Amino acid sequence: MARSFWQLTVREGFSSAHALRNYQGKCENMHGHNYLAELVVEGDTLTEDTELVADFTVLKKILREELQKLDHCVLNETPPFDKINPSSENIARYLWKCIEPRLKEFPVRLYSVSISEKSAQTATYREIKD
Ligand SMILES: Nc1nc2c(c(=O)[nH]1)N=C([C@H](O)[C@H](O)COP(=O)(O)OP(=O)(O)OP(=O)(O)O)CN2
Ligand SMILES: [Zn+2]
Repeated sequence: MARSFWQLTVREGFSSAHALRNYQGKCENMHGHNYLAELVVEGDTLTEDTELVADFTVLKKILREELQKLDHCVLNETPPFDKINPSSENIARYLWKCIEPRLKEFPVRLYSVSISEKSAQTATYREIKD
């Protein structure tokens, strides 16, 4: 039987400086990006009253609160990126780890977290539960 569900996507920007360690090329120098973070959640039930899977406003608030910790920061000096490289891959995984526990009170599962340095390049992180 087919499974039916909704996917909700919220997006929020943030601006940070970073330098990629151990990278041979211009990205080893400090530079900045106007990043776009994208959160995708899935849910298969609608609330009785508002008929929403989850409120976009609430999802955006969670995303925004986590991004505030990175916004207008030098990522290389901001934990955990003082220890791990501030690549889009690592930023996406970091945000997943921050956001997934915060979604436990909502009837949704986290599907993906993506980070775009610009529209041409995006890293997406997912965890697939067995
Ligand atoms: N897989 C990844 N690759 C790269 C990442 C990353 O996070 N994950 N990051 C970078 C740098 O952040 C770099 O700033 C990106 O470079 P960009 O501005 O895109 O410059 P390019 O020369 O690659 O592209 P242009 O569009 O020609 O300027 C690098 N790679
Ligand atoms: Zn960069």
